Amino acid sequence: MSLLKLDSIEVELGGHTIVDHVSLTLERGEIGCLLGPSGCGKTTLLRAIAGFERVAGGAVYLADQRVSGEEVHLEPEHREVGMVFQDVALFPHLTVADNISFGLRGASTVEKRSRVAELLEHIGLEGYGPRYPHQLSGGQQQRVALARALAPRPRLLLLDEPFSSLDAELRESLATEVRAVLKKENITALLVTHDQQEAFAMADKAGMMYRGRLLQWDTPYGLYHQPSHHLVANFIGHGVLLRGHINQNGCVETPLGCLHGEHFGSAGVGEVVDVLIRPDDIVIDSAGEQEASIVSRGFRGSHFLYTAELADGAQVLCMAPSHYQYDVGSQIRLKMNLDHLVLFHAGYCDT
Ligand SMILES: Nc1ncnc2c1ncn2[C@@H]1O[C@H](COP(=O)(O)OP(=O)(O)OP(=O)(O)O)[C@@H](O)[C@H]1O
Repeated sequence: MSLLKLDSIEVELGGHTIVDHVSLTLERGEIGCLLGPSGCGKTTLLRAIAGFERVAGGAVYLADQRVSGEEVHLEPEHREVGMVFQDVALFPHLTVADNISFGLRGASTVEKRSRVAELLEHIGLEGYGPRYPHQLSGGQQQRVALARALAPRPRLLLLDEPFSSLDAELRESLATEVRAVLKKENITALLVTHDQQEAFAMADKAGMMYRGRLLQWDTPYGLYHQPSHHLVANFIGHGVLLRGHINQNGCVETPLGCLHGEHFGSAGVGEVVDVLIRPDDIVIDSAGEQEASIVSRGFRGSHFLYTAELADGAQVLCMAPSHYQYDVGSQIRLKMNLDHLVLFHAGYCDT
């Protein structure tokens, strides 16, 4: 049984369709992430799941209960859905323990104490119960906000860019920690983020939204390696789309040579296609068949990300460990290291 199921939901605001026939499911205990450019409808989708927006079509199910849909709208306070937002709003005049137990109205003092102690342990802040929010770092405050949302054991937790006010390094470690906490609590969660690394670190399932539509809902691996839409291919990770055509042998002729491999996508023999080439699909190798010249390089710590120009002027991205340095203008040779081919019909213009 899915814990969360969206069945072709639509949300309209100010006369515009903001969420456009979105369907997805999350099984109990799964963590989902929504990526997508600013303004594509991610927050509106979360608000519709929480019950703050009504759906104009489709239905939202929580553990098989229809909570939004035609003639049905369960109010947010009855959905048992927790939310954590970007701006931590801990109560400044309450201790950490009181902040966490705030949502446990109706529980006995003993129950509250035990739940607070359990959550403080899960978030790695044992002993911090008597402190006040201003005595905590940003990352610690965000973990307390998470514990507060988890305290009443919501059926579903929605997180809207919860780490975006933190610096990049802290964000990634916190994402991993939060995933561990959610797994310990067996909580189903849906996270909105701008940060792909964060999504990859946290998600069991991930999706990309664009202009209100969910273009793909998949594992993070699938989203990266088998994007089903060229916009997903462009948005997730680095890469270029190279023009080519499929010859009689099923091989794709491109400026990088004839590329073999299992095809993903619906293109057939004779068709003009765009092939997704990721930087990790290409190796700089003096024994490689393709000549190219370096046109730019970006230092990424452990590696350089190079842009290389092929003989016909097409450009590709490739990576090399940072102890191998090539200057701009260097002539290099490239070898393909492709496991499969992701193909799109060429000349798309419709999204
Ligand atoms: N109450 C409203 N009335 C009319 N339009 C709205 C309303 N709320 C949001 N919108 C519009 O809906 C679109 C989607 O907004 P939303 O906040 O869901 O996007 P988002 O993907 O979360 O963006 P971001 O990543 O920038 O937070 C935007 O174009 C926004 O201007």
